[in-house]
Amino acid sequence: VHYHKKRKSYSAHKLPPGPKGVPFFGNLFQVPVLRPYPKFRDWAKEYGEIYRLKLGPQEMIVLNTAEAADELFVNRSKTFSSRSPPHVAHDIMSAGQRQVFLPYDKEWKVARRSLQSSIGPSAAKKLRPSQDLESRVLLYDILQHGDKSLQDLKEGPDGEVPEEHWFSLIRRYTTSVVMTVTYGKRANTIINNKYLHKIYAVLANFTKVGQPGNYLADAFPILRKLPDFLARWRVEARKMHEWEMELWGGLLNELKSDMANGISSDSYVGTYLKQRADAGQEVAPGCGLTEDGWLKDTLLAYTAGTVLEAGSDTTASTMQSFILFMLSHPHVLERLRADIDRVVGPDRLPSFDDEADLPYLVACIKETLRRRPPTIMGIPHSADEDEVYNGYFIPKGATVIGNVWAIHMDPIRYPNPTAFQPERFMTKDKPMRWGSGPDTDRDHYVFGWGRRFCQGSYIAEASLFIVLARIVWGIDFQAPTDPKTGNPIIPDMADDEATFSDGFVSIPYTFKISFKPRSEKHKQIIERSYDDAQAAWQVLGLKTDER
Ligand code: HEM
Repeated sequence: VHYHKKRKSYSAHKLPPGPKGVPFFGNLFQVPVLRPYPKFRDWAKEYGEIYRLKLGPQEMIVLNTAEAADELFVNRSKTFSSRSPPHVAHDIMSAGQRQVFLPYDKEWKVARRSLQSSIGPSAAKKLRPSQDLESRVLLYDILQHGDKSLQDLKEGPDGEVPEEHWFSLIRRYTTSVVMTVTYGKRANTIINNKYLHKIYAVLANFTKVGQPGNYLADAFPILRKLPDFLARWRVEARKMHEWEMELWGGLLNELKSDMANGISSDSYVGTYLKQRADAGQEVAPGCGLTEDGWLKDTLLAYTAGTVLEAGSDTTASTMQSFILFMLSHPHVLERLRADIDRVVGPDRLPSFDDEADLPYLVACIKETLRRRPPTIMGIPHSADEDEVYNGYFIPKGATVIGNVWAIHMDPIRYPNPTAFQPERFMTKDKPMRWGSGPDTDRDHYVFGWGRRFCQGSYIAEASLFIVLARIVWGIDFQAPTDPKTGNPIIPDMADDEATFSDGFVSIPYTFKISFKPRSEKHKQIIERSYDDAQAAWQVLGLKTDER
């Protein structure tokens, strides 16, 4: 009775406005599958803070202002913290276990809670020594690399980055950090690394398979009833699940056999397996939770896998974008370098303790995240109940998107939004803050909202800070010059389409650059700190680097 009453009172409200679709399919074919964010922003300009799309029978509500997204995802987070994941990519290919796509239910709560002591704010502080050592390795790798990336190193057919490309050096850093957190192991090699490149391949495949509008079975649940011989997508997705489990399950099994051989692992999965065994659940194969509420193996492997895939390319691509902005805005780089030189000097590497004295660097990182958010339309939430916002009806079950790109390009919030202007984040007479959430009053929205707020944001920011401070401090990077004009060849930052990839996660295409030490002294410090790092890895019982 209560339910009907509620619906009735809501029926007085109309659905948000939106582009007119065709019968049955709705707006399904109006959504550009490969590059949705420009169109979603155009619609935001046309319809304002909230609009509605219909993808087959699926309702999609798009929020285009920080106020609307804060109100629903933060203030009403009890209702708006679920997901309506893509059927083929999540239910079949991920066996319904990818943490980031779990609905707002018990499995998700247990998985999220289990991660908190490994990646939450206080865990992030404990990870800093590892980020310090890994960033020394990265600096050394970049120097060794020099100008090798001036050769023609082409991306693979699905955008794969060649192992020899400098992007792979950055990827090794970010992945090694999250491998250390999840499995207590480093990515200590780049070429022929068993796990490193596969993590990126799995993520790229997931974003491709999960693209809205890619599979009709995502939009039309009725098709999910088709038998396998009429549903090739299901057969394919099951194969991809096997392929993913070679990675996620392979990592888990390797750790289990280490532990069986008496090697303890001070890591998220190692600690979890030990606690689970102590509680009497040593063997718990399969999906979901045990009766007494422990993650079973597949859910555990996918939860660790979420950290590996959520923490790798997001952070790596932000570093790559940052370098692009520095190349294309030499006056910003000059000011930043002057700052770092003044605070740090030539005799030591920048450290985490320098953060309070480097507000312009923090501003440059924030401006990079604002101008080119890697998860450019966030990760869609969904509504667990009927709701009304500003007179508009939002039906239960609707997918609700926080349109990060439209918010970041809002000219009232960010005057001249397409310009790269770190100054917009400089605060006079007040200490610099990261201002990235999870609460309201924030400077940008890359890490999402509310109860689904990115759990790894503290680790991400620490990595961005230490790596970028050190690169700018020690390394000169230059774009190649055009032999005819003598001008540097830099990807066109005004042309987002030519410079950043398709896909739900939109990151820079590879670009050419050469690196050299800023001075002999910088070079020596980098080389010495690399040697020190190798010694430290040995003391910590971790693998040293092999190149
Ligand atoms: C610049 C780097 C990063 C960006 C832009 C980013 C972005 C995001 C976004 C947009 C979400 C979804 C938020 C929402 O639903 O509202 C998310 C979730 C998540 N992120 Fe990140 N992330 C980054 C780095 C990391 C790192 C380094 C880790 C791990 C150490 C991580 C772990 C996670 C996890 C576990 C979730 C799932 C939360 C859940 O569904 O409950 N992320 N991230």
